[in-house]
Amino acid sequence: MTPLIKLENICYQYPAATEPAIRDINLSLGQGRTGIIGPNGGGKTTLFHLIVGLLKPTEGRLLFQGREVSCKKDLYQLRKEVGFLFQNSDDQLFSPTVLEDVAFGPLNLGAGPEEAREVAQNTLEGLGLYGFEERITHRLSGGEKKLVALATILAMKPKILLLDEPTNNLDPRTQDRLVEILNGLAQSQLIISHDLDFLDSVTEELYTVEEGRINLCPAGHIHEHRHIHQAGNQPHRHEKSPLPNG
Ligand SMILES: Nc1ncnc2c1ncn2[C@@H]1O[C@H](COP(=O)(O)OP(=O)(O)OP(=O)(O)O)[C@@H](O)[C@H]1O
Repeated sequence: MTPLIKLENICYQYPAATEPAIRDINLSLGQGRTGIIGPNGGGKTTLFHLIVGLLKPTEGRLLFQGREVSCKKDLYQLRKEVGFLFQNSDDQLFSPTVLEDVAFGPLNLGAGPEEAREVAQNTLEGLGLYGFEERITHRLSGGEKKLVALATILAMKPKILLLDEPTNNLDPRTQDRLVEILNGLAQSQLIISHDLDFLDSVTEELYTVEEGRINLCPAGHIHEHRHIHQAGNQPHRHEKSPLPNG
């Protein structure tokens, strides 16, 4: 089956940099839920920006539904299907009220005002955000902003979600809610997080992105990461069903 998105030998070097940030990445996306971990500066966010076409690869090809993304029209088609949750919700929310923010995407995709309002309301309700419609976006708490930001992308009904550190600044209760929400979504998801417990509770496979390279994380390595990040916790779920070596 043709993957929704495919990265073929993708490399990227920032214009002023002396070293590439991404080195020869091959990856197929569009099924299941995948976690990405890696050290600061390893290239995770750069990889996301390449997947949504915010950055153009220096080498390699980005394919959407089997076709190379090469012009603005291709990019538009790709972005329609990819919901990108930014690390900082303030980069995502810009309308005065929650309803306007969540309705913005559907309106932009061609829905009429009534339809956009209905989609926005249903999406907010689906996330348990009852009575949020007229709340002032910039006055929401960090956790509320994160869920509303998620609503803005879900309202556009993307096929795949890219979530960059979605648990940043969430209290344990809101994080549990997010886990429940993500596990209940039909969309494929690619999630960057430093929190292995969180990734363990929502993803089926794990990759590391380090020095610009991506590798599937075999069970033993997951155990190592767990020791480094969270000494003393229970064994990782993936250890029960070892993954092939990446
Ligand atoms: N706009 C930029 N110009 C030049 N170099 C950049 C730019 N943005 C990122 N970099 C560099 O590219 C490399 C990868 O950065 P990136 O932000 O993708 O890492 P990351 O894995 O997301 O890190 P973190 O976990 O800290 O968010 C780093 O060395 C970083 O300094």
